[in-house]
Amino acid sequence: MQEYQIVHAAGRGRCFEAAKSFRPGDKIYSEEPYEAVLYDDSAANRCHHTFKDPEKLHRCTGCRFARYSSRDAQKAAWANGHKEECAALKACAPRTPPATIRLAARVLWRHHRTSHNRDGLPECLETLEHHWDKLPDSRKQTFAQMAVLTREYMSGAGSMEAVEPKLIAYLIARFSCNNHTICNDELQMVGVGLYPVGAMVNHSCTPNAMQSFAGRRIVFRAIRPIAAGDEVTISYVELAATRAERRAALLAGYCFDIDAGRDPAAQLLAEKVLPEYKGVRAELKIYSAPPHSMDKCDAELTSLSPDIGANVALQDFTKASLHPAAPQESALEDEGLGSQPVTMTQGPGIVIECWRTAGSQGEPQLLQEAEACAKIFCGAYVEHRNAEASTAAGSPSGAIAAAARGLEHLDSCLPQSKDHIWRLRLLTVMLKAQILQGGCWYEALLVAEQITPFYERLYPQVWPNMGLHQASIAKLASLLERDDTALRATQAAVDTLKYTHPDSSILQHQLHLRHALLDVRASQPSLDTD
Ligand SMILES: C[S@@+](CC[C@H](N)C(=O)[O-])C[C@H]1O[C@@H](n2cnc3c(N)ncnc32)[C@H](O)[C@@H]1O
Repeated sequence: MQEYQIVHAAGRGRCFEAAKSFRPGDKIYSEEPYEAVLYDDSAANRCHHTFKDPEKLHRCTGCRFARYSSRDAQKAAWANGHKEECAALKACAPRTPPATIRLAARVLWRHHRTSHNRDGLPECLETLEHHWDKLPDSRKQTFAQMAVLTREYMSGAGSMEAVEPKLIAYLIARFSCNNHTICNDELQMVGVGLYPVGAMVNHSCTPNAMQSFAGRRIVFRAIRPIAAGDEVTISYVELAATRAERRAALLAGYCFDIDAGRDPAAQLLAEKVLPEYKGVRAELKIYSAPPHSMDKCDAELTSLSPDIGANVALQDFTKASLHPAAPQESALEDEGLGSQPVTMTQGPGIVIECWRTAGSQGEPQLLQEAEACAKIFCGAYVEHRNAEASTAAGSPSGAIAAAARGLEHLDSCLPQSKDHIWRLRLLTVMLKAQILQGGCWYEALLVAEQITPFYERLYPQVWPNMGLHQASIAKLASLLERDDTALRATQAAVDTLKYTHPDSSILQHQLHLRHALLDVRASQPSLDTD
């Protein structure tokens, strides 16, 4: 029996509809990619054909970039695109093009290899959304530049007639709103793939399904009961975020607005560029009410004082109003790929949106409070950025110290900031650094436990991040011999992972841990000290 059908949904284009019912954990659909590539970081430790990470890999003696788990995998890869890729990689060595360019080339080589009509794109890709007309000129320009680089890269493989840059630029625009990031079971990103049917699954902020990967094969599973005729949805964006952040990410990445049709009741009262705060560009916008829809828990996630709500949006400032930049002429005007001059990015900064909450005072007081909030956020943001930089530079102790300073900024307006989304961000970077550093397991457990209530509110009841988070708590607690905590966490992890990662070694590990902890409890019930 067919599990799905592709139908039209008002305002959302095509959608993936369940043709039968599914229970949580059931596999709905799985698919091999049309093409997929590994990210650079994974290229040295995964098989380029299966995307798995065996202990031993054979390196391609031609390009010296691709690795394979077996001679059979290497042979299959050669016949399926590595022949052309190998020549192109050799021609541009020692540089390696980024994953998007390698993927575009593989798609075009495959089309050329397998199709009678080599013009255009294969039909299954031609019909994918690209939203070209809605893209800002800066993105069109980026895609156009990548198209030129793809053509150059492909020329290293010879044989094939050069493809028009415009076609490649549109293909890359399709990638940006249809590709799936391929992750391992720990949700670390390993590559990117194009799945023509999987790309029909639309977004919901309350999804009923999730995607995971077996090697490079995508697998969609139900996380809630789904009835025949229901639309199957996944989340395109991180759900541990405010609605405003999700809305911005979806608008920028996928060109649709989850607030479409909403009449924004909020009035912009004032806009200000704040004086530089430790090198942060910050813009303050003050509204009479929230400028976007609020989900149920958004009020707590964004509250920072008794009178005002405040949201922080990270931005690459391209606005001339903040730091005017000389416009650059588009090199690709002739191709019709970017008709407007492009202003170059000025680097990251923050926009702080503040709004009056019910019962708050008049405007002068609001302005004063908004500026005080902005200072707190600038502090939290700078320390968050410092913490991430320290982690990247291999200094977990520096990251822990910076995150602690960031939390102090938020603590200056307790109790309201207890639930603020930026507390979650700082706790997350701190936990990562504590685990990297090792040794401070007790402190890490305390931080992990502060993260849990955020996840409980932000994620669906069954969600992979929560299963992995509980598995980390179980590991930390068992290292500290806090067996009751470990048992509770491992039980919670199993309860989620059995739906989200049923075939994974992570679930197996949690089942063993639970078994061992239950044995300990049975043998020494009176020694439990938690
Ligand atoms: C991966 S495609 C999904 C399939 C697409 N609907 C189609 O017809 O090809 C992503 C695009 O679908 C649309 N889309 C997905 N989820 C949506 C939603 N919840 N509301 C509106 N449009 C949505 C947007 O145009 C988005 O860029």
